[in-house]
Amino acid sequence: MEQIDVQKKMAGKKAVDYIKDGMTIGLGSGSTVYWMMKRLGELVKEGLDIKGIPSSLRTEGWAKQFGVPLTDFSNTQQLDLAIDGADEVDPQFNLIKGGGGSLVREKIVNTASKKLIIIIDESKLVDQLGAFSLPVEVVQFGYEATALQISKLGCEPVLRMNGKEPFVSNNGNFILDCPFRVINHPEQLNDDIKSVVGVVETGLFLGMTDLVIVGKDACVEVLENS
Ligand SMILES: O=C(CO)[C@H](O)[C@H](O)COP(=O)(O)O
Repeated sequence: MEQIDVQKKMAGKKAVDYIKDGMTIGLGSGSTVYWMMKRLGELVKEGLDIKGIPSSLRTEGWAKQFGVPLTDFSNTQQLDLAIDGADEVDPQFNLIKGGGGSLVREKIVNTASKKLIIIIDESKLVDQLGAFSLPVEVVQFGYEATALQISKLGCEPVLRMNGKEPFVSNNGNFILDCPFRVINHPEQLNDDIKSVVGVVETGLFLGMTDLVIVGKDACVEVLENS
């Protein structure tokens, strides 16, 4: 296993320490979340009584594979805890997410949760957001015009592809990857992008993270947002 995967596994497995009997859990997306799901499945088999709401079809598949019971928003609108990955985390605990294309469902799930824990390998810690191209989910119709409007905010959006076809999110939308390179004012940028017609959601997750678990080579570091 590569070192980065060891770090993801360490962070993912540590996160389940925060899950308690009776909780409803937001289940994030991505390869780090995979390890959390695997460990959670083991604990459920040992008797842990929880339910989860997945933020992607892929995570839903892992839940079924590992025996993690699921529920949905028709049964509960507030979650006790959400555990999710990230593509960048800055010192203020602001995030870029959406590398896997699940940002809309992730933002709905994470916003509905009382607490959000982010699990990452240490490469995700950055001084400033923006080196990772910001994913923006847009409706398919007129996406070229939407991209032009976003470009006026200081980047050249790139339509995410899946082989020769555009990547389509679990919500049936396209993703524009927006290389801003340096994001100096994340709140302002988020507001500006969201005001563009055709934009569904941005991958900026601001002011919602309570705890970050960083997988390192031989340990995990837990960073608390005080
Ligand atoms: O936002 C996400 C998916 O939309 C993921 O959480 C993010 O891309 C991190 O993924 P990984 O744990 O595989 O590095």
